[in-house]
Amino acid sequence: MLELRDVSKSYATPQGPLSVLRGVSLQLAAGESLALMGESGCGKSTLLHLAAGLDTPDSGRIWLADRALDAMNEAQRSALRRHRLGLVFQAFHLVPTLTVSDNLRLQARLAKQEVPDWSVELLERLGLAKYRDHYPEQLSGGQQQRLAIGRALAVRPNLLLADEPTGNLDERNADDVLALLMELVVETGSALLLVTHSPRVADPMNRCLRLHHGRLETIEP
Ligand SMILES: Nc1ncnc2c1ncn2[C@@H]1O[C@H](COP(=O)(O)OP(=O)(O)OP(=O)(O)O)[C@@H](O)[C@H]1O
Repeated sequence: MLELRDVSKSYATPQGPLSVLRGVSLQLAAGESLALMGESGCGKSTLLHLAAGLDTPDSGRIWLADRALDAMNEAQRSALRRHRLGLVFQAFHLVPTLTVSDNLRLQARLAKQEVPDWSVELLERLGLAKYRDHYPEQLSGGQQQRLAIGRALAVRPNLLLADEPTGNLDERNADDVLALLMELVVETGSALLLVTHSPRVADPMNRCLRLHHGRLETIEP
């Protein structure tokens, strides 16, 4: 579903190039879940952005749903993201002028992949059915996070990329949201690459990797 082969990435900084990823290789199969850990600033978000085709590596190649990202133009990458990918970032990126229900359906509508029954079921499962006509600012942080997850899963993506999806929530809410996320990921058959600092969040994943000095290390359970 996702493959990174010998991927390197550095950023230009006033102090000179900052090497963040140094020959990273990674394979994620359909339906597999993977936690990506590592200390702050080690390059986890960089890896996620590269995997989504939102940024390009300096060297190495990336395949998403069997398509080489470097062989596509920006419009093709964007279409691939819309149809195949669910993205959940720390900032929820909800559209303030759309209702809960319309936010949830947004990506699916753009991708012309809307399954109305699934959208309704998702709203129920996320505990947001009674807020369907509310606006994001009327929701709590936990509810907004659920909505962001729902929007990403409404297209039934092949791959869900999640950057600290429970980072803004208290422990109880985080546990609830994570349990729901795992349940929905298993149900939709989506692969999951999840960035987290929390061993508790990483625990239910199939595999766990740590990014350290630009390279990936396996963390044994
Ligand atoms: N556009 C950029 N230009 C220059 N440096 C950058 C850029 N984006 C990220 N960096 C630097 O690259 C390194 C990796 O950043 P990244 O956001 O990938 O880390 P992270 O592991 O996700 O961190 P955190 O856990 O704190 O979110 C950091 O030192 C950061 O300052």
